[in-house]
Amino acid sequence: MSAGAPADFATRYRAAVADRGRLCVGIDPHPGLLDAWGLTDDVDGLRRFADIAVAALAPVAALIKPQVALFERFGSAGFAVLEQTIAGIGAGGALVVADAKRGDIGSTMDAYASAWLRDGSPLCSDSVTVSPYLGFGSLDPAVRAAQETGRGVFVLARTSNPEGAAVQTARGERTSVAQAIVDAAAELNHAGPAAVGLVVGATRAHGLDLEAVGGPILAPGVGAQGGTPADVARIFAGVHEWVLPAVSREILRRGPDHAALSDEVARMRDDVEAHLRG
Ligand SMILES: O=C(O)c1cc(=O)[nH]c(=O)n1[C@@H]1O[C@H](COP(=O)(O)O)[C@@H](O)[C@H]1O
Repeated sequence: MSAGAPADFATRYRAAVADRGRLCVGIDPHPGLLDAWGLTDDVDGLRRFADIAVAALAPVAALIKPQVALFERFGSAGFAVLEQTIAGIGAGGALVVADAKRGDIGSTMDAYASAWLRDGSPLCSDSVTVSPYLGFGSLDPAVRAAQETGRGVFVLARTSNPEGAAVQTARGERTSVAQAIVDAAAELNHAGPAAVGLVVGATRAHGLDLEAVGGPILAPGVGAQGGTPADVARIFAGVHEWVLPAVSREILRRGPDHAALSDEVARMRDDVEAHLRG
């Protein structure tokens, strides 16, 4: 690394989970959760939800993943809350995964990269989820921005939802679509700063060879979608070093009590760590 260059995202990720344990907690302000927390389904309720979640979660979780869609539904006012949420997570010491699932032709991808990964943008986050289904190469501007800034992209490979299988398990001449995405990510991480993570759901066996990836593997689907820490340990055997279970509703439903939320993060993290070490 040249003097003054930022640490790459994989290095920052490893430091974060060494400090706080392997767990990514989602901030997903669903209408039903706002209601359960006694909040109104409007921008005022969203702001309160986000403030409580950030105060309770950011000091304890290694990574926090705000779900952009659930802020976006309130338009510009929702984005203003998201900007504050991103800043608050960073101030609490957690890394931000903006769950925006962006993907477009390269020239437009450049604008998404500026929005989510470049200094000076109010939405700038430590990492962002991206979709490779316009072609892995279409993600180049985001990969470049991440490499240059010490930030990261999480590329959807094998998602947790059942509908993903039709496209993701389709086979080309040599390998499946999802495995080709994994291989492209691994190649980038070994050729330059390790800025590329993957998304592989924790809801079923993935059938992928993940050993060469060299970057974090976000594993959503634990809790509300049925995945357990024991499933994570089994499904991601051989890559425990990189797997990052992600949980949203299962933790958020403990709110709005601050202590109940942070205690649940600690409980789930310890459960995950026990299974991954065992
Ligand atoms: O990229 C993601 O985070 C993601 C990918 C995936 O394959 N499945 C998946 O559930 N997610 C997201 O992870 C979160 C899961 O929420 P819970 O099911 O409440 O834990 C949601 O914000 C989803 O959008």
